[in-house]
Amino acid sequence: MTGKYKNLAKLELHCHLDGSLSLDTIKQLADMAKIEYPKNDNEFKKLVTVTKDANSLIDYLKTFDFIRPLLQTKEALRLAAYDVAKHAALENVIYLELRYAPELSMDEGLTALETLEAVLEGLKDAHKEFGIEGKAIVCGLKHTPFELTKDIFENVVHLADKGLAGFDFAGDEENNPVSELEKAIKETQKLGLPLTFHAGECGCVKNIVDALNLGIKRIGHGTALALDDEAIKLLVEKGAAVEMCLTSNIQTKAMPSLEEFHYKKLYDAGAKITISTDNRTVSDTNLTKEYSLFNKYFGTETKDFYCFNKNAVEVSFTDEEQKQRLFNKLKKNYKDQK
Ligand SMILES: O=c1[nH]cnc2c1ncn2[C@@H]1O[C@H](CO)[C@@H](O)[C@H]1O
Ligand SMILES: [Zn+2]
Repeated sequence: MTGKYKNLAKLELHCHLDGSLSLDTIKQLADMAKIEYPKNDNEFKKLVTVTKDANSLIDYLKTFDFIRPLLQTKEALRLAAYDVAKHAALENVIYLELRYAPELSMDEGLTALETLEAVLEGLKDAHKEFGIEGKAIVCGLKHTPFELTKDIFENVVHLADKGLAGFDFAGDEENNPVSELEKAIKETQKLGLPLTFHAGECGCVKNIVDALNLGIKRIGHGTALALDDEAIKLLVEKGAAVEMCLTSNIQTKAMPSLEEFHYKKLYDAGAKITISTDNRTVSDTNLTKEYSLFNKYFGTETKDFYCFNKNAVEVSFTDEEQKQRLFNKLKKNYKDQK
């Protein structure tokens, strides 16, 4: 079954660059930055993968600490983006929106613009070699003062026609509810690019409802929708999509178990489901594994995956021409499955 899902054409809308580097590339970047790492492969993997005793999103986010100093040069960012897009392409991801927070790569003097240019170069490299179409999403962090985030967003927004797809807010949700980020969200929306938003990872359905009411059309995770049928109704009414990331949600304890996921509720309500990994390395997953989990726990069939990928095309942050191309690629690939 896994092989079958590997060959299915897929889109991935929610994938963090810093959480998705392959182990070989992490070693390469650590060598370049002259940073020590365990020579034992098991020990090394433990360092960059979330531990089983993580109890919350905040615990999960600590796993990113090792990566930060490795992504401080243009060369490293370019290699990193290439690496993630390459591994996505190898499991037939045909379109990837790769997100990252420039402020985490500005410790040694890079500007936000330089970080994005490097990431876009890496995506181009992967496109040339593997055909994968990639765009970048620039994240602000919820726990960072918005003046800094705003400055970053304003400095990169002109790359909209060069591969910048849109913006996102990631990071600590528990201490930074949407109600307190309203001004930041509105100011970001004024910049004219689409916005996706991490919401509902901390049992906080209000964050999802507030985000939807602010006009946000893509909700990262949306896990707390499980708690509230009215919120699911609102999501559907607004025509918004959820970027579901099962493995990550178990690790952050956003959801107690896969059995308790609200998949059927979303499905029956006609919600626009899309499937992503969140963080391939931190979560020790890939998109093929995520599809297998959907099939195993919820009975998701190939025709449903086709539908979820068409949803992803529809809500992707790209133009009509690219959307049409992606629809055609999907159609051909899913026809070939029969
Ligand atoms: O599931 C998540 N929820 C919230 N923030 C996240 C998640 N995964 C990663 N990041 C945060 O986004 C930053 C930029 O890529 C990462 O460094 C991490 O802090
Ligand atoms: Zn995320």
